[in-house]
Amino acid sequence: MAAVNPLLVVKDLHRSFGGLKAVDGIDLTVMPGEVRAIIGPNGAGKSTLVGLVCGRIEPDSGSILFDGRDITALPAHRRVRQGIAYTFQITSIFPNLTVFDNVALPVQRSQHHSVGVARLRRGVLEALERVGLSDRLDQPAGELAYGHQRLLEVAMGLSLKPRLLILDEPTQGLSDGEIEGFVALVREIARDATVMLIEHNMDVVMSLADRITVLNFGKVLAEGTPEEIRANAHVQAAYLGTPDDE
Ligand SMILES: Nc1ncnc2c1ncn2[C@@H]1O[C@H](COP(=O)(O)OP(=O)(O)OP(=O)(O)O)[C@@H](O)[C@H]1O
Repeated sequence: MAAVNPLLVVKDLHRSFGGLKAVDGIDLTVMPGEVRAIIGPNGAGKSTLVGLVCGRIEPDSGSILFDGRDITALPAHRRVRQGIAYTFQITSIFPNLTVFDNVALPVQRSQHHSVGVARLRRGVLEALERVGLSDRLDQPAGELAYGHQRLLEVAMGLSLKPRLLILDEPTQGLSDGEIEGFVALVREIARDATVMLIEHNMDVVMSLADRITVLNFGKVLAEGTPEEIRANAHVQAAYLGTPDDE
């Protein structure tokens, strides 16, 4: 059997803000098809790490390989073309544009050449169908309920047909019912994409992740399966707390 190559390799990555080492020598390998959760206390460096991976933040040193190719110096829009899509922690929709146009925009932006109208429409509809918003095409995005706005963001990412979809705190502000639907959606997405998930909701992490990377003070504190992470005493001390803690 042929060996499977990693989709993403991060090597000894560093990034400081002033004197603060937000990412302090992180190594990370993500295999294709994996759902990788990135967890850790507030300020641990999770958002900085994914910002470095998608190219919104420049590293001080270290390297990032995507599908075997060194992308460390590649600007963010070129990484999108390579297949890295990122949905923001903070809502990034355009409230005055329709649901359809919100998804059409990133597709158009990501292309070298203009996309044919029929193909564009097909791609947008497909992404909106996957998240369950295809009955709201003409509605201004700002009129959607909050949970639907978050789904719209996922559709914006999906429309780019990413090989790596990075979701930064996607369930923040969602109701329990919406979270359940979201978990099912990520499972469906993970059938043909690799997912990196920054998430504070431990139930979501434990039920979705194949592997979990725990960050603390800009370093990898632990990495393993949900079972391994749950059982890890260092992780419990730094982050998880006792099972009944709220
Ligand atoms: N642009 C910036 N300028 C200055 N400091 C920053 C900047 N971005 C991040 N930091 C600092 O770097 C550290 C890591 O931040 P980061 O947002 O990566 O953590 P996080 O693990 O994502 O936290 P949270 O769970 O709160 O989102 C924090 O101390 C943060 O204040």
